[in-house]
Amino acid sequence: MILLDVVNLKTTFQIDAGNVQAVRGVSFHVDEGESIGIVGESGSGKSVTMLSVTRLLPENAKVEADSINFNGTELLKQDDNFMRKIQGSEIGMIFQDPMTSLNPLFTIGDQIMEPIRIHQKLSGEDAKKRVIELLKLVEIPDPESRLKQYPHEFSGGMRQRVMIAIALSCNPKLLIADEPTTALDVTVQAQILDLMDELKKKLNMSIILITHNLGVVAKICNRIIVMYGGLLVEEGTSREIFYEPKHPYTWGLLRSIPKVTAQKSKLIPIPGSPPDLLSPPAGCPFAPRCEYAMKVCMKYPPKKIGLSDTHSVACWLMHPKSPGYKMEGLYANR
Ligand SMILES: Nc1ncnc2c1ncn2[C@@H]1O[C@H](COP(=O)(O)OP(=O)(O)OP(=O)(O)O)[C@@H](O)[C@H]1O
Repeated sequence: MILLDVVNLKTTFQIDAGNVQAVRGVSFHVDEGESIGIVGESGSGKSVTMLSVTRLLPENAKVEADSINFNGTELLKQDDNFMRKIQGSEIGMIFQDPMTSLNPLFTIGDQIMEPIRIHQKLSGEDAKKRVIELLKLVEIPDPESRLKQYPHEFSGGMRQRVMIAIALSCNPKLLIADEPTTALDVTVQAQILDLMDELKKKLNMSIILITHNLGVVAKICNRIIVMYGGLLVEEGTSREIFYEPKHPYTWGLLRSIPKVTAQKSKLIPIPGSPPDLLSPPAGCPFAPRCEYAMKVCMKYPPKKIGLSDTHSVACWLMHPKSPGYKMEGLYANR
């Protein structure tokens, strides 16, 4: 069963210099109980895609789509009140920096209790019981005394566990996690990903994990969407993306997975810089950085080519009339 179905999403931002075409016709779906990863460098449109779905963008944003269907409801037809109701109830969200999302002046318990009071109408002892249950769910030891503490008394990893508890407080069907482990060190990153993987199985919810690091999605995602320049350039099961990647940009991302020994997970950049989304190139947005680019790549945008039921790529190299390419090494499988 499909939980979220997004068809032809286009998001632009009006700024003084013109229109930033942040998302340029993106379609994807998420099944119930499935976890997908949205991967790409900074500025590729990952966050804006999901903020468009949840309607959490600033006033200068314009969102168009053929359909954004969530759990059988067409979200494009819903008003802001409806959207506020599902944000934090049916759709839970966690972001990169738990310190800025938590209020330093309130205890952890109060902050977890707030959405429970608003959305589930629980109060007093029942709400407190639910907070303790949630802290246990995210494996925070000694929850009875921890709920009286303030955010600064928690480590980075523990704060992210609190954010997950808040996101899960109303039993969401979908959890959107935007770079949830980027601010954490490698060991804590792995613990948070393990926790998310366990919770996904336990609660049978869907997860959308947004990250610049393909290594992070490997752990918990069944399917991966690769974005570049506001477009979806490749999509496939994790197996297809890791073992049979077809887009030169995906190869670049795979090569730049940070080593496990690194202290902080930083992307080793692919040479060149992303396109200017105020005036995106006419052809493939990756062509100027692509060592396999042909003339056609500069002129015309590549169409999506299906390679299996689950795998598709938008790259001229995969066109039946393409001369193909010779590649040595890890991804030389064509
Ligand atoms: N409020 C805004 N006004 C103008 N442009 C914006 C705004 N928010 C985002 N953008 C632009 O939209 C594009 C896509 O941004 P987005 O945040 O989705 O990228 P991302 O892939 O999630 O990268 P990051 O990991 O850095 O957030 C970028 O070019 C960004 O500059």
